[in-house]
Amino acid sequence: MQTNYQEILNHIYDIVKAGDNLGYVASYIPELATVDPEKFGVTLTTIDEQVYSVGDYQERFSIQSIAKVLSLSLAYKLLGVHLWDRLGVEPSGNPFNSLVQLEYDLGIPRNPFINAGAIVICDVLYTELEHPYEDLLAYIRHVSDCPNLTYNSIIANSEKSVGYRNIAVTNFLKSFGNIENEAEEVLEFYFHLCSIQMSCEELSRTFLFLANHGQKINGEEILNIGQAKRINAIMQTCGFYDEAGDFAYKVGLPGKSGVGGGIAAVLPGAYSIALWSPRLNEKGNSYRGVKFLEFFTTKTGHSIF
Ligand SMILES: NC(=O)CC[C@H](N)C(=O)O
Repeated sequence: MQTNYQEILNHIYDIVKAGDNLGYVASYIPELATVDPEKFGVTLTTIDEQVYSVGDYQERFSIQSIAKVLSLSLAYKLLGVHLWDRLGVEPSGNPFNSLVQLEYDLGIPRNPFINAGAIVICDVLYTELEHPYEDLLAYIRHVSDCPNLTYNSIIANSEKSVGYRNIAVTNFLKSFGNIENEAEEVLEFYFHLCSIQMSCEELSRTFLFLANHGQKINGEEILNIGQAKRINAIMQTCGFYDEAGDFAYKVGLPGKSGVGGGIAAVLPGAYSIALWSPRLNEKGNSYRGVKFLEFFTTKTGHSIF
């Protein structure tokens, strides 16, 4: 029997919206604090291209760390397994911007989704790409089928103006020899990566290749099947920082969150779902986003478990 996704989405949306909206909008990046905390949107896209949406799904928001999945995909495609000489694939069990573990691990970040790992990935791309900003953006536009995506320099500069921790992380990495380029240049590139904005509709479509074994819906290969499997595994174990276990327990989908309040998650072989609600729980993940997904996979039974 065909699942009536639209009906389920509407139903859960109403329940979650009627409930509490706890947590805080990320304010350590001043520009993110200006967002309306009541915004709430969801889009689910199936691999046979059925699209179901509810709420503020057409409004673009700052995808922040969700973009790290795309930078990782490109770096992995370029370097293959050699990428893992520079960073690991283990969950960190620490906050996304933690410095403490990096010292014990001698400058090798635990995984590509904590800030230290994502900054190393930016360093790799900065070395490998001929025109880093243009080439990364072209790649993201291609994967998303959104030719008008751009970096948002207001958000990037806002983050840069208070980016003390990321500056510390980058310099710390450099002191261990795990940053090849100038620390400032790599950071600037990282802030721009995090500044990209998409709507739930666009984000859901962008992540479809990870639900479709590495291929875009038109059959074009972004990653091969083994690489897509591995990116999904890293999303499953590391996509929600020190809440990854809890997210797996409640939701059971590989996914990635961002401090803009977005979440993108996939059920391989079935669908991609993107959500946006800016208030974050204490681990930095969207409060309503996690709640919605928990209800959704529980009600449909459609999770990887
Ligand atoms: N979790 C996130 O979305 C963090 C990304 C943000 N740009 C930062 O570095 O702090």
